[in-house]
Amino acid sequence: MSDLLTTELAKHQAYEAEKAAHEKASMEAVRARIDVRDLDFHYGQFHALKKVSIAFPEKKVTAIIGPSGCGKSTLLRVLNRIYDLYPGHRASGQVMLDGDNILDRNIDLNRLRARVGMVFQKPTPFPMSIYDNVAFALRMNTRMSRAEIDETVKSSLKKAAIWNEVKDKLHTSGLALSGGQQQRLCIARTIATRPEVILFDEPASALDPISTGQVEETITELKKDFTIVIVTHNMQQAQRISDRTAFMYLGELAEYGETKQIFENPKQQRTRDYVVGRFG
Ligand SMILES: Nc1ncnc2c1ncn2[C@@H]1O[C@H](COP(=O)(O)OP(=O)(O)OP(=O)(O)O)[C@@H](O)[C@H]1O
Repeated sequence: MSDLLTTELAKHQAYEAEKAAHEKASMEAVRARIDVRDLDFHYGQFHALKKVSIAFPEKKVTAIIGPSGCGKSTLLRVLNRIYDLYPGHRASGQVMLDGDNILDRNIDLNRLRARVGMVFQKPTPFPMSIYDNVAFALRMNTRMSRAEIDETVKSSLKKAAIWNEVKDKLHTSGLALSGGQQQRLCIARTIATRPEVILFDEPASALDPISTGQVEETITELKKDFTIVIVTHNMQQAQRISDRTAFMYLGELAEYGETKQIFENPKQQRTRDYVVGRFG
């Protein structure tokens, strides 16, 4: 090999090492709000998540992407133990939320689900008024006065970017809203109880492009106050709204990094193939 080539190769290796160190440092610099360690998940005999370890940073948006059936929703559903509602579904490993392992048997599930809220794929407003949709959980879980509930309903609807559209019809049915408005109402309902983390499972996949844009803007606003994890099939959406992206494949975490790096310079060929749409 010529001297010139050797020098160029050494320079390139030094550059790559420095870049990797920088990426690692920036990943570690942000505090993890949820730290998943060696998570395994089974549906009966089926091993759906295999030794997944991933830290979700505080007040950032993390997108989970990957082909159908790779375990994205399963991972999300572990984070607030929704799977507990079904017999035969079991998780092992650790999921640390502020020092508590939420997989512990004696964890208070109501409290956990207040700390880790979830917004589903299809909007699921309760069959009651817009106001009551948001006030319901406050009446159930807090001792707020009427005035405090009024104020929290208003601030939650504002944060979910739907206040201007509903402020004059708070006592009409939530079911009479459009799909996009219903989804933002569900976001308002979720944030009213001040969770630390909000999980979004394909929150815009049932919505038209305008409503999708509004929900994306809302999510971007919400990361000022909340840690957000979103499952999405939409690669453009992941790039628009997330800070970090996790690529899952066959129940494993295949690659995780800054969103820009995952989309522009993935380390693995499989990630590259997926993000450019060679398979799905
Ligand atoms: N209730 C269940 N019982 C048995 N197996 C299940 C159950 N739910 C999911 N699975 C299996 O677990 C694996 C992961 O499913 P999961 O829904 O997490 O995938 P996903 O990546 O979210 O898929 P999609 O993108 O299609 O929503 C799949 O093989 C799926 O068939």
